[in-house]
Amino acid sequence: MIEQTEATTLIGSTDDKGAALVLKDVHKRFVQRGRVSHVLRGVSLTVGAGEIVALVGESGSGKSTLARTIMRLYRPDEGRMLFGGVEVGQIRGRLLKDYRSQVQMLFQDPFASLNPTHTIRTIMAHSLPTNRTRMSRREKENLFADALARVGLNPPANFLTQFPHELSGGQRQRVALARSLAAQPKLVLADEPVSMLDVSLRLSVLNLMQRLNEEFQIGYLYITHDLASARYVASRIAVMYAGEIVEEGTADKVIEEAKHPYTQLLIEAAPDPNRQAQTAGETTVFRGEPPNLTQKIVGCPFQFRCPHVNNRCRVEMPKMVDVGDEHKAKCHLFDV
Ligand SMILES: Nc1ncnc2c1ncn2[C@@H]1O[C@H](COP(=O)(O)OP(=O)(O)OP(=O)(O)O)[C@@H](O)[C@H]1O
Repeated sequence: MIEQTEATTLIGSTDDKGAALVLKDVHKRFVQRGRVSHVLRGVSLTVGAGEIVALVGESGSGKSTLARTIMRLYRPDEGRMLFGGVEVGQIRGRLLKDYRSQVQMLFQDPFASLNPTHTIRTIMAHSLPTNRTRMSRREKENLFADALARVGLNPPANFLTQFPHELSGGQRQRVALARSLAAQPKLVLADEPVSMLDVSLRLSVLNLMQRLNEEFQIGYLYITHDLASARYVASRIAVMYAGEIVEEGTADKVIEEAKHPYTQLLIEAAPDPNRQAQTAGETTVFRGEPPNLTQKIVGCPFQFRCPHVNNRCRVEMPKMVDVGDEHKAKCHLFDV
């Protein structure tokens, strides 16, 4: 458990302690050749302990930057990040190491994230948190074998001695899941974990994530472009646009009763085999481009593409408001 310092005890509220992760108004900026990109613009999001939350949004909306900031590969410039009620946004040294052992990351390309020169056994050993590296060799062997068996890699002993290139894409993503499982994390940040797999394998990896969530109460932040898989695997969906969460709610509500015009367009633009008579001419095409993140945005960031834009949207930034039970959206249409 992360040590509680005087500063951190001041910040977490009682409510936050029931959640694995609470983000409050998190900002992240990058400076490149003198230009500032304001990539995360006040993200507030909660992942409950043992909950699967999907983060959905088009390319460039800031999903990976958010995952990397949560992982503390980046330090947030503003805002609070609470993990188990403890502020982790600015921690360093041993506290940061402890935090990182409780939060694991699953990447899109399992080949790139598994060191090709190491066997699966070594790869798994490297991901163990410091408090587990003192386990005996036999204890580790059992832990790794158990994790590999749980993700369906049998017999596990065969896989421990193999190298990543000897495995298929689906097997590599299972190894990545087993690796995260052996570290016994509280939260896994899964960044497009199935998008590089064959369609036939995607479902089995998503099912596996769900099973590990149920069995071990591991929380997941599942990052994806794909609304259908978000709905399939997650209990809640957060929709991200230009570095902000613009709609959030239970997965069914967000998909079936989408309120934000951006979410509605995302749903209309998604391929849907059940939708009647969707011909090329009728397919929704997104108008315009996302805003330039190096420029200050006045008003709603979606105003340039929104079919409902009005004068207020051009001058005033909308606030997140309740639009139903466990359902919120950041749009002036609902903030009257
Ligand atoms: N280290 C960095 N320095 C400067 N700009 C960055 C950096 N990392 C990301 N960005 C910019 O931040 C924006 C969001 O990128 P990010 O990868 O977080 O989006 P994303 O939603 O994950 O997209 P995708 O789904 O394509 O991965 C992009 O405009 C990107 O160029």
